Amino acid sequence: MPPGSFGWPVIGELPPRKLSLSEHMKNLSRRYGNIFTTKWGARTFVVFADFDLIKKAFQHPDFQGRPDFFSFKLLQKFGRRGVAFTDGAEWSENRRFLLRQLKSLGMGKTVLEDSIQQEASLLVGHLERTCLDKPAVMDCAINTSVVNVIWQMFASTRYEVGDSEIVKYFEDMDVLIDIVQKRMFFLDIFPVLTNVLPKFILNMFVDVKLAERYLQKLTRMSEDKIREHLASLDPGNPRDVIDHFLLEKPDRDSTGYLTEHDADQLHGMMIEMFMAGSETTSSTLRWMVLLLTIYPDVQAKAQRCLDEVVPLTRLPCLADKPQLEYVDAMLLDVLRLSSLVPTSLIHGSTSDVVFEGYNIPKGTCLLVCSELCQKNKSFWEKPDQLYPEHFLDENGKLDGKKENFLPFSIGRRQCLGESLARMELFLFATAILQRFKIEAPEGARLEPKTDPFSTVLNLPVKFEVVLRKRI
Ligand code: HEM
Repeated sequence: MPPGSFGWPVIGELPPRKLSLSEHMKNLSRRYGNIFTTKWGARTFVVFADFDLIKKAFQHPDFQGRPDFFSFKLLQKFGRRGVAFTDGAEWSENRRFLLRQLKSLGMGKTVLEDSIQQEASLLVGHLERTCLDKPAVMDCAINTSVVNVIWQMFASTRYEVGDSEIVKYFEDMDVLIDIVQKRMFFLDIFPVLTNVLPKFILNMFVDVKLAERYLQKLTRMSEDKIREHLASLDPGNPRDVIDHFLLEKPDRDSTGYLTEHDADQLHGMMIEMFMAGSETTSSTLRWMVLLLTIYPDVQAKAQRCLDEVVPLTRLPCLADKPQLEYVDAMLLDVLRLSSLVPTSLIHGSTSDVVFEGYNIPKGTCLLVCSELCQKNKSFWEKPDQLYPEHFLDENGKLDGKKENFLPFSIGRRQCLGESLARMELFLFATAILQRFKIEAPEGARLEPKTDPFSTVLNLPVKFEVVLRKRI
């Protein structure tokens, strides 16, 4: 296997306590090189810390599995459902279905633009009414607008900002993400604990029950939506992803509901879309708000660029994009600097593989250092700052296809919602920037901080800003 640190027999090493995962990986990579092994608990990880190696590894057909982590199994309700946490036949069938549906509903095309623009217009209207000239947290408004886009494609449903049902889902989701990415990681790397520890002890330390309760709640929500759709389905006029699924899977159980297998797949996809489709894009937008407050010069330049191209009488649209290269470059640099998914989602090897001269056994966890690449000092001019020029050539032209840039991962499991996320980021970000100047509250010093103990997502810590009306 690749060289590395194996720690103690049986227990391996413990995850770092004082360093973020990326910083820990950086230290190991200095010692062992760009491909190395590390052992946490009972799990062996092979880590790729170089862009070309990552590209090669994530294109390898036998590196497309997911490890049988407790958290992954929990998110699949201990079955095999959805896309993000499955592999094999379910993964490829569900991934193909979802991609086909999202594309036919306009992902990456202008058809979807109207719906996103409508949400962007409602968002800026709401911010104007509630957040002007005083310190305010924008999280709920941004989250709701982003969820509405994916939820309309999936279930023809949207929520008003502040709707008590959606607010409760967001609160539950925050807790769920916190449990999964911090405490539950111990069960992922010490799977034996789930068999030997009594359930009440597991619940004391890891809140497994709470996580299960939230997942059940999300499953009930998706079941309600599916039942409503079954009752109003018009085969000649499918409205959304749920309708298309119901038409493609005509088998029903004795109560008229989907068969258990089909229901599991659709519930899995809906819960993933609700989580992966909203938390990622809205957190990136929150990063943008935070970073532009910290870098007012970049904010002012992006606004000047917008004002030159887009009349103040209308919101920016995708057709403006080619002329808004600085704004586009700013958004790419936000994706780079925030490195929302710092080590991508962990892959697993599905057979014994010889890779770069090393033996990598079946069942090895494969981890890539996306954040290290995106902050590589020898590649980026100002790796720890917001600097849109990273993505502009000497003539000010956008160069978005950079090496060492992989916010949506790479290869066969590359983010399924990338084109949707890019459309949403552009339309929401430009709407906010056109309407508001974003400032730090008086006396507050905002910093680009994330919780160092997170293992999956670099979420920005909660912050307040003051919005001033520009037009
Ligand atoms: C800024 C926004 C987003 C970022 C940074 C992001 C990033 C990622 C990353 C790093 C992965 C892991 C890929 C891998 O395992 O190698 C991923 C997977 C995935 N993303 Fe996204 N994502 C974003 C938005 C979205 C949206 C809007 C959707 C929904 C439409 C979505 C759906 C998914 C799904 C279903 C997967 C699993 C793909 C698979 O396992 O085959 N993501 N995303």
